[in-house]
Amino acid sequence: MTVKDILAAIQSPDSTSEDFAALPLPESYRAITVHKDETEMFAGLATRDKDPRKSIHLDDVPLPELGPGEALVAVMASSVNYNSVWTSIFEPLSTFGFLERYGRTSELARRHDLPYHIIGSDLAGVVLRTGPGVNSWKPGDEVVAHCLSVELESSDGHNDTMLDPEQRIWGFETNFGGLAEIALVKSNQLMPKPDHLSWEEAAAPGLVNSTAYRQLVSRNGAGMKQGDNVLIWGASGGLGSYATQFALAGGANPICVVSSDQKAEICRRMGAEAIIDRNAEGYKFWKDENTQDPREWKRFGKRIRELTGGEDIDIVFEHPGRETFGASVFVTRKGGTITTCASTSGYMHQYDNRYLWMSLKRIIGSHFANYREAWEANRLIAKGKIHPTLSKTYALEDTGQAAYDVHRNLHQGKVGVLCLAPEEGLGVRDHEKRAKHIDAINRFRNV
Ligand SMILES: C/C=C/C(=O)SCCNC(=O)CCNC(=O)[C@H](O)C(C)(C)COP(=O)(O)OP(=O)(O)OC[C@H]1O[C@@H](n2cnc3c(N)ncnc32)[C@H](O)[C@@H]1OP(=O)(O)O
Ligand SMILES: NC(=O)C1=CN([C@@H]2O[C@H](COP(=O)(O)OP(=O)(O)OC[C@H]3O[C@@H](n4cnc5c(N)ncnc54)[C@H](OP(=O)(O)O)[C@@H]3O)[C@@H](O)[C@H]2O)C=CC1
Repeated sequence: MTVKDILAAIQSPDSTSEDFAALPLPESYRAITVHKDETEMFAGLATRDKDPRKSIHLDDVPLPELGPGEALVAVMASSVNYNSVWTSIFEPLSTFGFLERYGRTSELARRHDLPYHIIGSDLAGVVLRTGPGVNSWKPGDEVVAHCLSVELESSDGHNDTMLDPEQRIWGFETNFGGLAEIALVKSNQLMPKPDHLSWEEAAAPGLVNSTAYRQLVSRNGAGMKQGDNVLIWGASGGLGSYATQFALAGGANPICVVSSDQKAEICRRMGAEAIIDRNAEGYKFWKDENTQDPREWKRFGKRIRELTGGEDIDIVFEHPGRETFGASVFVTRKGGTITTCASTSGYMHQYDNRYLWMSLKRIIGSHFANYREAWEANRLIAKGKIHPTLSKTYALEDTGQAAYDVHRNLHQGKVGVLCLAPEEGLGVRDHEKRAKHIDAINRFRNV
């Protein structure tokens, strides 16, 4: 039995759940990995010069044992997230430390502590097997998976599953991720695949869409409301392309920051009007490595006021981190919110705290999304209210190049990876719904 037989079953319109359940599973499958004995390979290099193409491998790996409450999924497509870039350059930490720590927690978790890490935190595919105790999903179900892995044995996470002390991001802090032909997930990561999307389109939003939903929309994040001025850094990027859609769909006013004409045009196509090209306008928030330039914060704030008719920002959607955080705090209005989920340009932030406390602003830390938020975010995709922002897909063997493009900011929106899917465009079940949204679905393609 090989993965080819699995693909044949997925592509046959006559396959039943029983057929999938009866399919013998292969002993091994192809997966994108990083290797534990290579974690020092970039020592001494600047972050920018660490090349994912050198550290990312395509290996044949043994199929992991299936545990209670888990599912093995045939992955038709996945996507590249920035967490896979971090894994591949071993920053800020090697992810093997996460796997070792997880491995120490239980007999079953020990499976994850291996000399290779199968990465990837998104998938669209078909359930192959479910473990004991799984009743809601069965072989043959077409699914996407969100990337929240929790144990829920502590009451700390019972209100908000992101607060579980054993909270992990699947495919980053666990093994057996989505950039592979088969993935292992906890069954409560599974959600119905939006039926009007192809495999690669369905795999694209998951991680970033859920993150943007919690960070911007949810009461656990900024709790955006109609009319809010929302400053969105990287508005055509992975997170930003969903934050921009949430702002527009929720009646807010996105002020989109991008770094090229082409990206500004994409934001316009999404329906945004207030756009700042940070490159063309040449903002330099740092005079040197240690000193910021408040005059540049003011110039940036003035530009925002020009675009809003004199208003300041209610919510900043932050993720670039060190480079922009001082400016983000400054341009926020009295009582406004800076919500942050990352620090791409550096995690030691510096800002003038007088502007925070004197103007009663709040900084909110946000990370991925709880079970319910991930479900709600996927529901909006399934209803065609929010659309995938897939620009390009790569073959599984070219994942290193795809991660390199994301690392060097050469991509637009989201970058997809075909795993078992032999070509793009497969897996669409509801053609009528798709036709209604086709322009929005294709907005980011080939730009
Ligand atoms: C969905 C997608 C998401 C993304 O893309 S996010 C971007 C990618 N992710 C990242 O860049 C994050 C990577 N992760 C990290 O950098 C690290 O993961 C953290 C900095 C988040 C945490 O570091 P750690 O080493 O895991 O934890 P510690 O807190 O630095 O050290 C643990 C030790 O510190 C003790 N400790 C914790 N809190 C306290 C306290 N309040 N007072 C005293 N001690 C404390 C603990 O007990 C433990 O101790 P003991 O080492 O002895 O076991
Ligand atoms: N905590 C969480 O749950 C999550 C965290 N993340 C983290 O968020 C970050 C962004 O992820 P994602 O959106 O997918 O990545 P992308 O690279 O797709 O998009 C980020 C965008 O941010 C802009 N940007 C990058 N660097 C800077 C800078 N120095 N100053 C201003 N703008 C900058 C760029 O847009 P432009 O050049 O057009 O300005 C870029 O396109 C990553 O660090 C990732 O690890 C992501 C998802 C979830």
